[in-house]
Amino acid sequence: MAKKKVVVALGHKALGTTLPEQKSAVKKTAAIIADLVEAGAELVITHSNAPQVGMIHTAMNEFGKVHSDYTAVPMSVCSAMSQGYIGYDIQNAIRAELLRRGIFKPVSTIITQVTVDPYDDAFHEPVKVIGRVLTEEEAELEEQKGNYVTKVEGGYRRIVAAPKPQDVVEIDAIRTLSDAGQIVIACGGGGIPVLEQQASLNGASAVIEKDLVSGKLAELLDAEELLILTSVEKVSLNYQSDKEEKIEKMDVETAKKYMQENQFGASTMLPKVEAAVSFVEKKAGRKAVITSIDRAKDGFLGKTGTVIE
Ligand SMILES: Nc1ncnc2c1ncn2[C@@H]1O[C@H](COP(=O)(O)OP(=O)(O)O)[C@@H](O)[C@H]1O
Ligand SMILES: NC(=O)OP(=O)(O)O
Repeated sequence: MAKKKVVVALGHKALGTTLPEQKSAVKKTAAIIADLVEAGAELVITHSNAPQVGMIHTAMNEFGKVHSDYTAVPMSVCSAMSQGYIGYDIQNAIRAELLRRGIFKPVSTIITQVTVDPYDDAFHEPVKVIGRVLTEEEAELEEQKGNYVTKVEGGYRRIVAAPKPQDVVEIDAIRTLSDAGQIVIACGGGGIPVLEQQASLNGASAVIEKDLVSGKLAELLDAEELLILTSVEKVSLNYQSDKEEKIEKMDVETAKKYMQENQFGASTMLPKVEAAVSFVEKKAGRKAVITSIDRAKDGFLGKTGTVIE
């Protein structure tokens, strides 16, 4: 069977939010990942973290108020924590599922840092929603602490800066493991955003879009495919209107035109299409597919999803 290097981006549906939800969601996800492995995909996996990183940040910093010997925990450290515990659950679930199917393939998580530009305009305009939905009173308390919030359906959510990913610091380790035929989970939650200052990498107070880093990672690994697994089977035009139309396929020019027409949700579908375009336009023959996690194997086999080529 021909092997194909694929970067798979897992969205919220693949993970759930709370720990019990995550335990059960990743079991299902692991079966989907194992199907892809059996279908010939050499996988590097990225994943979401927005609800989790918000939860960790709140928990760590509220705890600090109760116990004076606990110090404040910055967002970059919370990103690292989210990579650790989400990766831990995903890697163990995949390992168990592969063993059940008689497949012996190492799976590991790499704590990954991603450089960002200190002058990125995103630092002046936080847009990335994190954490859970807050009541008005909770939102006011967050603002009093110096945090930013935005109105969302059902209440408010915290927002932080989402600078563009520039480079993946641990790329050589990821490539080495992947080239050796191992499954790698990397750049979780968009990667830990870091500023390169002389010899040091200093954590930035931000959360990177995981879809954008997935495109960057696929590019750096020279993958053949970027498979973005979300909650809809296909990307739509005129989404949720009576003129809604599912897109089967788009070339780069068409995708760019739709982006200009604001066809895609700014912090939901747009980064997925942007990542797909940026990955495929850099080299002929590359393919990106956006589909639902439930249809992952069919998406990989070209039977469904929105294809960007
Ligand atoms: N044009 C569009 N076509 C399809 N879905 C869209 C579109 N615009 C916005 N969306 C929304 O994008 C969501 C997927 O984004 P998001 O929930 O952020 O993904 P994930 O967590 O899976 O990465 C879909 O569930 C859908 O509600
Ligand atoms: N970091 C990130 O993009 O997470 P979500 O996919 O959960 O928004």
